[in-house]
Amino acid sequence: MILTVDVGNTRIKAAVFEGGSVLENFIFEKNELEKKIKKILEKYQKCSDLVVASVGNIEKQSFLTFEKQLNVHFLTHEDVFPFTNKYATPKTLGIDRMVLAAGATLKFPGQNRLVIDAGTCITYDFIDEKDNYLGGAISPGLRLRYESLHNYTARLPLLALESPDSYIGDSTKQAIHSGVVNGFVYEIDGFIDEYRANFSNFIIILTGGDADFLAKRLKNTIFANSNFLLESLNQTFQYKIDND
Ligand SMILES: Nc1ncnc2c1ncn2[C@@H]1O[C@H](COP(=O)(O)OP(=O)(O)OP(=O)(O)O)[C@@H](O)[C@H]1O
Ligand SMILES: CC(C)(CO)[C@@H](O)C(=O)NCCC(=O)O
Ligand SMILES: [K+]
Repeated sequence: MILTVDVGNTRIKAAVFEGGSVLENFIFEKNELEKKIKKILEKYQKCSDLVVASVGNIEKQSFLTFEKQLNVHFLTHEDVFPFTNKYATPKTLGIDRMVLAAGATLKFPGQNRLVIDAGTCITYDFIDEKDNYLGGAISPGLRLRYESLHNYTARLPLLALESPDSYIGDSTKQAIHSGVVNGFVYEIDGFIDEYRANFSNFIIILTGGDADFLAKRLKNTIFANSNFLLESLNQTFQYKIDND
C-alpha cells in the first residue's frame, strides 16, 4: 500500500493506492499536513511507502517525522523518469509537470500526448510519440484570474466562479465572468486546435481542480480525470522501483 501526496500551490491532495487502484482520496490545507497524514497512516497501517511531489513551499523535512513508520520518497529531478527531457532548463521544470508527463508516457505509450492541468496555474505539457518531453505553457488558473483582476485594480470586485450568461458581459460582474471563464475556455480550445493542426495520433489528458468545470465547456471533447496527478505519482514510483 502506498500513500501519494501532491503539494500544490493552493492545497494538498493525497491518495492511498493498493497496486493500481485508489482506496481513498484526501484534500487538505498546508497547515494540516502533519495531522492529516498521521491520521491517514493510522487508518491505513499497511502503507509501506510515502511518495511526495511538492511544488509548494513544503520541503522534505516536513515528512521526515514519518520515516520511523514507512519509507519516504520525496521526488526530485534526480529520480528516473520514463521520458527524455528536452526542456532547455530541465532543473527548473516543476516536479508536478514531470510526474504528469511520466504518467502520460507510461499510460499512453507510442502516441503524442498533451497534458493540461487546470490548477492554481494552467500547465500544458507535451510529450511526443518518441517519448521526448518538449515543454508546453504556463498561464494563470481560473481562481488566480479572478483574484488578480481584483488585487491589481481599484474597482473590480472579487467574484466567486460562475458561468457567464454570454460572451457579451452586460454588467461589471458579467463582464468579469465572461473575461475569466470564456477567456480560460478559449485559451484552452485554442491551444488544443494548435496541437491538433500540428500533430496527429495524439491524446489529451485534462486534470486539476478546475478540470470538471472546464470539460463541459470546451468545444473539443476531452475527458477529465481530476486524479491524474496522484495516479501518475503512483506509477512514477512503480517505475522508479523497477528502474533504479
Ligand atoms: N476548495 C477549493 N479551494 C481552492 N481551489 C478550488 C477549490 N475547489 C475548486 N477549486 C478550483 O481549483 C483550482 C485550483 O486547483 P488545484 O486545487 O488543483 O490547485 P493546487 O492545489 O494549487 O494544485 P497545483 O498547484 O498543482 O495547481 C482553482 O482555480 C479553483 O477554481
Ligand atoms: C507551474 C507550476 C507552478 C504549476 O504547479 C509548477 O509546475 C512550477 O512551479 N514550475 C516551475 C517552472 C516550470 O515548470 O518551468
Ligand atoms: K497545476
